Amino acid sequence: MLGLPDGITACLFDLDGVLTDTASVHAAAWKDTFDEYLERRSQREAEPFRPFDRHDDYDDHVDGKPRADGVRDFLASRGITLPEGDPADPPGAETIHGLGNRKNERLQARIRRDGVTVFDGSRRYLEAVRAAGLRTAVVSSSANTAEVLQVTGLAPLLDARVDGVVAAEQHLAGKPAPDTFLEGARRLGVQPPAAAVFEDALAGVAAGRSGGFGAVIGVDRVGQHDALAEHGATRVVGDLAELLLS
Ligand SMILES: O=P(O)(O)OC[C@H]1O[C@@H](O)[C@H](O)[C@@H](O)[C@@H]1O
Repeated sequence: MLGLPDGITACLFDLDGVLTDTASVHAAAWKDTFDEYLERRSQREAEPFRPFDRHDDYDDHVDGKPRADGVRDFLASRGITLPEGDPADPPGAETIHGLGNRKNERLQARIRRDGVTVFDGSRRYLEAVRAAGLRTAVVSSSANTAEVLQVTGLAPLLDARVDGVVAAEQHLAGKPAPDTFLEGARRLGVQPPAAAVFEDALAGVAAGRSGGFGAVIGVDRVGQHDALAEHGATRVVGDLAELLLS
């Protein structure tokens, strides 16, 4: 009934793009931030301006990773290295954290302006999983997870939360390292083979594979079925509701 292998007793859900329709909101905030920076830089260096691609650049370098890693990895793909700076850098400062803070300002403005949509199939799946007695956790790189869970009312459906704030406090390596998912399983009191990971990001399914989890469900909402399977998904669905049919 839940579309999972026998022996799974816990589910570890990514947030953005899996439970909530916020992957596109992150991608839009990243695009605004990177394009503003790349345009300024191209004028200064007299180089052509090549905008951030909210599909390819986002999926390959940013999606699913902690904020600063996304800035660093995307800029590296363009041959750009910036100083790390400090988490308290002003938004827009020409540092990794400065650009990350600018993106966060934009993301929060969008969330507060437009609200957050929960995928109906995800809410139904979460409810079914809990009714079947499985434990649930959210495992997200986002430091905005608590706010999103609160505004959507999803918090009571999750037994544990490992997010960008927890990862920073506990010095956990970000996805594609498996450490945040392993911490999620630990908090639910299960071993990785008894837990299923649900992810829409390439970095996220890779984390699920390297952590030795019992299932890695790739959620494909943007046409990257094959890439999710290549990076570690054991099954790919378009929506979690599909799992309720099998
Ligand atoms: O900037 P935040 O809210 O801490 O989020 C970090 C990352 O969190 C992930 O969940 C998103 O897929 C990424 O797009 C995002 O960059």
